[in-house]
Amino acid sequence: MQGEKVTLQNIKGIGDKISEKILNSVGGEENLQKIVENVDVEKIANIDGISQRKAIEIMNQLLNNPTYEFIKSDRAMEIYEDIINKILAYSNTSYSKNRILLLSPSKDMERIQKQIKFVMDAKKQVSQLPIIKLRGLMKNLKEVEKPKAEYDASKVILVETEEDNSYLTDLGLNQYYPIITASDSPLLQEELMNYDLIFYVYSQGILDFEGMPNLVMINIEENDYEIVPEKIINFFTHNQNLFNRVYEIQKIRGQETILGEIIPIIDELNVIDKREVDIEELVNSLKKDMDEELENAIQNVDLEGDEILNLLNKNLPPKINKIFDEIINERKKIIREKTGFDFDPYLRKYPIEIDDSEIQRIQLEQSSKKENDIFDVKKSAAVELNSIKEQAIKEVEDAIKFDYEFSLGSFAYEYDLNAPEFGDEINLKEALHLELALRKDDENTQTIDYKLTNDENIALLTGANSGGKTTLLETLTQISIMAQMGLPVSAGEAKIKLFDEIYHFSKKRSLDAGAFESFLNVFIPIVTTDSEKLVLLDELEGITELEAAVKIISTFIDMIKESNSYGIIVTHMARELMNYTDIRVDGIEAKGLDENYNLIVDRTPKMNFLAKSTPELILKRIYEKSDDNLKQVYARILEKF
Ligand SMILES: Nc1ncnc2c1ncn2[C@@H]1O[C@H](COP(=O)(O)OP(=O)(O)OP(=O)(O)O)[C@@H](O)[C@H]1O
Repeated sequence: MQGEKVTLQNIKGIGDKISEKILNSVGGEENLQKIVENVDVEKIANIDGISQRKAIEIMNQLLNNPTYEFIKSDRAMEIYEDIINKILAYSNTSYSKNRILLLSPSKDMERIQKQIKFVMDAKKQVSQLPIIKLRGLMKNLKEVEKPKAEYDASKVILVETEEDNSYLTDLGLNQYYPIITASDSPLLQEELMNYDLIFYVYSQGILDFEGMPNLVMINIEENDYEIVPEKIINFFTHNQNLFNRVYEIQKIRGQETILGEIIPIIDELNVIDKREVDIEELVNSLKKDMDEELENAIQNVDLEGDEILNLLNKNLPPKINKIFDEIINERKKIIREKTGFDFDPYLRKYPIEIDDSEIQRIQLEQSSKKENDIFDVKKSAAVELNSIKEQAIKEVEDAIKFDYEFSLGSFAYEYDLNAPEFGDEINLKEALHLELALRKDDENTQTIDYKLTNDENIALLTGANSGGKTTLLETLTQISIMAQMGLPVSAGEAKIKLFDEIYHFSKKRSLDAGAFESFLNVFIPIVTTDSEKLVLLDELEGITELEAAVKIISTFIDMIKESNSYGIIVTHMARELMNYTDIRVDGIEAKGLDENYNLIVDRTPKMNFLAKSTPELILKRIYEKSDDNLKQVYARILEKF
């Protein structure tokens, strides 16, 4: 389905006006190509004046998908859209939303069976997963984002030639730091002093940086992410939440994942700044006890005459020097351990003084070393991250794609759907309307068995008001549409016949004023073509006076009987119809009201059984629940039954 080339011809197929509108809105053919590759129905539906249904139709055309006009009436279309919406409620990503929107019925057995297997496998998989937790992680999962480069003007990249400069610029590294070419700049030294840090990206290594502040040397032959590690590190920190989520998802799904490696690498980056010791403070704090130690040690020294003479010439006698050495060396050792630098900041005086220029020299050295350390950590992080980048992006894509499976699997699992079989009859066991399927365990919910065969391909459905006739009819439509969409269905067992067309007419929709003529215009052509149809009629007698309705519908019944089509007609005029045609009559019978005035009813129709409408039961129920005034009226009505 993906990767199809969009041709103007495809677009033209949907009409000049609309194709022009679409091309204008999306900004040309190339963008449209992308939209089609991503099956992005939502994008097309967002265009002003294009409905979702139209967008789906357009997308199917653009994809060269065979369009199959299975659904032939408004009510059937509503039921189809209701199915789609129920599945969409389980979708977490635009990707799966778009794919669900394109689920459509077909008569292609191979395609149907393949899709049913896919959904049943997904259902099984979902049944073993912590659904709620996974749904939380999957919600609004989006693809990785490319962060904008963050420009840091406090640091600079220094190169030797104009050529090197344009090479790095082509790599996009000028988006991170200013780049200066040494040969271009007569006042180079001065200019460089403006920056905290110089990345000297060398090709010859000819520049001298004596007396320069912080410098990091990088070979220009390194990869771009080794020269500016931020390039790849920022990508990972920017998408870190996403990667963390996908990592959790992968673990829950039992998938191999490399995403666990990201966190320790990023953590390592977060601690590098905090390692530094304040040299000046350390040197000062160590000095505190030195004077006292010196005093105590020197008090115990006996000096000879020539030693005292030397002292007068400001030369310390070896005995005293030794004391200084001991005391200072002890501190130098501590400093070396704490900072990694070997130096002597103490002047041999009493009280001991600190050599500020030495401190400054070391501080510079320390800062440069720190920058180099940070750079090394970043660089090795970048190398590691680069080696997993492709896989990390792929894992995110996989998780997004998994949502299609996850949505369909969750839908099938929560509605407890089962794979149908296909054959030459309709035979449902333990079927349930989707609206009732989530309340399966409710004591009032009853599953239904029902059957139509080659020999009895049409039946009347009669029976109690509120007995469940409309519900059964809609259940059949749902199951039929879902099976042809390649979905498992809401029934314990289901045998389904594949039809070319499905019609569902309901009183609720077809009964507007003046509907009779327009109804005939839709209804009668049904029997003029050879295609195999499933026709479901819900109490259509109201369209005109009773006798005329009986004549129309009985003629219709005879024609269906002679065809390969199937039909069910819910009616309260079965007795009248039976005078005109020979047809199986099924009935849902209400036996009475229980103590709470609920209908006692077996919702599975009895075959060959003309059930009464028993409106008196509903009247009795309302009578019992009404206040006194209304009660009197209902009592008078009931007397007449
Ligand atoms: N199998 C079932 N289990 C539980 N409740 C059901 C079942 N079938 C129908 N009902 C409930 O019974 C009520 C009446 O259903 P429905 O409208 O299908 O009856 P009907 O026979 O078409 O009624 P009427 O002849 O008055 O139009 C609805 O509230 C519906 O939810």
